[in-house]
Amino acid sequence: MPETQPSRPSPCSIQEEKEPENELPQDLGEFLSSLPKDKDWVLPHLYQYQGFWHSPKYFRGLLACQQHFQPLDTDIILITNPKSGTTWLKALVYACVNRVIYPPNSENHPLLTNVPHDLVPFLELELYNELNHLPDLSSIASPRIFSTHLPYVSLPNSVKDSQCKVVYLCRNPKDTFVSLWHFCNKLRNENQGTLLLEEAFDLFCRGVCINGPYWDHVLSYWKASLELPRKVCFVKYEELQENPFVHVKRLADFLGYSFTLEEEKIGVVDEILKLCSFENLSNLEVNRTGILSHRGGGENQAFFRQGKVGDWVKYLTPEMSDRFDQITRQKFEGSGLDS
Ligand SMILES: Nc1ncnc2c1ncn2[C@@H]1O[C@H](COP(=O)(O)OS(=O)(=O)O)[C@@H](OP(=O)(O)O)[C@H]1O
Repeated sequence: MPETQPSRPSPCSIQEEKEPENELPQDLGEFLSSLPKDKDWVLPHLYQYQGFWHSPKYFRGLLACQQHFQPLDTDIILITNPKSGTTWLKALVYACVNRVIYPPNSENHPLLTNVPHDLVPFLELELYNELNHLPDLSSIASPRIFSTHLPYVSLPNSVKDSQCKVVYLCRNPKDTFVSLWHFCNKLRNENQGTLLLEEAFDLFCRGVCINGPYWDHVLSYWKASLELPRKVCFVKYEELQENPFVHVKRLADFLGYSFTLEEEKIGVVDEILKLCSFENLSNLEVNRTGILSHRGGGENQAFFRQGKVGDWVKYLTPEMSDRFDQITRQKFEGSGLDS
C-alpha cells in the first residue's frame, strides 16, 4: 500500500458539481488521474486507492460513504470480495433477522419477489454512488442491513468505531476467480469480445481485479475477525455449503438473533436454508428475468450461475492451480488462514 495518498476530493464538492452524464466531475477526474491505474476486466481502467483496485464508476460512492455513512449500533454490514457468495449471504442474513415479520415459509416473503441485492443494498456501489445526492437512511427499519466490497483499509472509520456487526464471507480464490471471469465477460460489450481466461488469470494473480488484490482483501478481514471477534465474523463459502445448518446458526448467534430450540425443532433454520438455496433463488421468476433496481439495471440472473464448490477444475490448468496455491501459501503464511 502506498504510504502517502494523494489528497482526495471532497464528496460534497463532487455532489455540488454539475456534470454531463457519464462524465466525472473535474475534481474527481483530477483525483483519479493522480492514482496508479491498470487494465480493468470490463472498462478501460481500474484505479488503485489505499492499496486496492477500484472501478472509476464507483469512486464517488467510495469517497462519499467513507465520509458520510453513519452506522447505527444495530446495523449489520455484509462484506465480501466480489463473487464470493454475496447474494447468498444477503439472502441468509435478511431471512434470519427478519424471520418474525417474514417467516421463511410465508407466501409473501420479500425474497420471493426481490433479488437479495435489492433488499440489502451496497453502500459504495448504490446508496452513496448517486450523483448530487446523499441517501437518507434514517427511515430504514432496524436492523438495517448493508453490504460492501470495500477492503478493511477503506471501510468508513464510522463502521470501525461503531458497535455495528460485520460479517465477512470468503470464498476460495479459484472459484472466486472463475466466477468473476464469467461475470465480467457478461458485462463486456460485443466490441470488446471475450476477455481471455489467461489474461484475466494474469491480472488476478497480480491483484488487478475489482477490489483486488483478492488475498489482501481476505487477509485484512481475517485479521480483523481475530482482533475483534465480537465485531467481525469470518465465514467461508465452502463451509457454508458443507454444513449450512451449523454455520447459519453460528451467524445468527453472532448477530444476536439466535434461534430458539423450539425454532430449530419446528424447522425454521431448515426453512431459511431452503428459501435461500441456490436451487430455490435461481429458479424464482424475479431472479430469472428481473433486473436490478440500481447500477444500471443489470440482469438478476447474472448473480446465479452454478453455485458450486470446485467448479474451477473445468477451467484452470494444473499450472494455473499450482500458481494460485503458491500465491495463497505465500500470502496467508503464518496467518492461520488456510484457503
Ligand atoms: N443461493 C446461493 N447459494 C450458493 N451460491 C450462490 C447462491 N446465489 C448465488 N451464488 C453464487 O455466488 C456467486 C456470485 O457471487 P456474488 O453473489 O458474491 O456476486 S456479487 O459479488 O454480488 O456480484 C456465483 O458463483 P458461481 O456460480 O461460481 O459463478 C453464484 O452462482
